[in-house]
Order: sequence, then C-alpha cells, then structure tokens
Amino acid sequence: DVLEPDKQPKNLGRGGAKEDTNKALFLLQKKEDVELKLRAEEDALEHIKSRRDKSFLQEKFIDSFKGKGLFTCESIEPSSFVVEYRGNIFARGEGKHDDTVENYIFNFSWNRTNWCVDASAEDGSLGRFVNDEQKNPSCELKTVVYEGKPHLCLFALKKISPGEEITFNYGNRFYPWRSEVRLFIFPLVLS
Ligand SMILES: C[S@@+](CC[C@H](N)C(=O)[O-])C[C@H]1O[C@@H](n2cnc3c(N)ncnc32)[C@H](O)[C@@H]1O
Repeated sequence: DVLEPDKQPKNLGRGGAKEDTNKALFLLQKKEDVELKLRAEEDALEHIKSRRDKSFLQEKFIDSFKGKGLFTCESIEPSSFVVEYRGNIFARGEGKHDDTVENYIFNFSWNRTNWCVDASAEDGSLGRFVNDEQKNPSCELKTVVYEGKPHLCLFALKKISPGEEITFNYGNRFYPWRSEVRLFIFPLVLS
C-alpha cells in the first residue's frame, strides 16, 4: 500500500498554496500603493494649477521661538497630497548651493541644476508656514513637475490627526533652531 518515494504525489500542499496567496496579496498591496500615489500626484497637480490650498489647513501661532506653523483640522490619510510649498520658482544655474538661511527661501537640486522656491510673498499661500521637523516629520517633500518647473509638494508619511502640525524634514544642512542650546532672556524665555 505504501508508494515508493518517486511515485509519491508532488508536495503541492498547504505550504505552496499559502506562498502563492501571500505573493498575490503582496502584489495587490503594491498595486494599491501605486494607485494611491498616482491619485495623490494628480491631486497635487490640480492644486498646483489652481493655486489653491486644502480648506482644512490652518496657520496658527505656536510660540516666539517657532513663530507660526501649519495645522490640519481634519484627518489626513497616509500618502495623500497635503500642501505645496508655493512661491516663485527659479533655476539658480549650475553654481554652488546658496547656504544662507532665509526664512522663506528653499534651495534644492533638481535635474542636476540648483533651484530655489522663494515663498516670502505674503500671498495667502499656506505652504510657507510649514516648519522643520528632523526626527518625526508628518510629511515628505517631493517634486511634482508642471510646465517644466519643479513644484515642491508635501505628502503625508503617516495618518495625520486633526489638530496635528504639518511638518517636514528641511534636509541635512545646519539649521540654527536644531541646536539644543536655548536662549533664556529674563523674563522672556525664547525656547
Ligand atoms: C518656511 S518658514 C516656516 C513658518 C515660520 N515659522 C513662520 O512663522 O512664518 C521657515 C522658518 O520658520 C522657522 N522654523 C522652522 N522650523 C522650525 C523649528 N523646528 N523650530 C524653530 N523654528 C523653526 C525658522 O525661522 C525658519 O527660517
């Protein structure tokens, strides 16, 4: 009654089927992630074109050290488009990065060229209020190309709850506010 080893049925049992199911689920998840990212990029493009910001975003004064910040009144899903760091976009040529820290000027590299977004105009745009968070930012910065120019857009890295601040990591340069040293000027505490 016992089959010889080479006549035993091939092991197509539980292990194989489970592996196939896991692979299918993994591919489905990947497909959903790609679709989510494409939808978020389309949303970003619409906001770039219309120069509008999401109605649930709000600028708010935080303290005398940070100044103002940008907050959400509604929950934001991971990967969603949040806001554009909108301003005057121009190429700075092939030269070296300008390292001056100006409050609303963002220098970056795109297509082997140095670019700059100058968001210093007080034009009602909300992206200019987003503060730097090095360790646990709520958003990441990506370039979305529109009419040949790189627009700096923020996308949620995680679920962002109502009342939370919108932040991103400004990058690896030196920023004075990242220093642990705080200034104490009696009776004002500037930290
Ligand atoms: C694009 S603005 C952000 C909005 C700004 N806080 C305001 O009140 O308008 C960038 C400036 O905000 C301040 N800032 C950004 N992130 C900060 C942080 N984590 N801590 C303290 N100040 C910060 C710095 O003065 C920086 O030059």
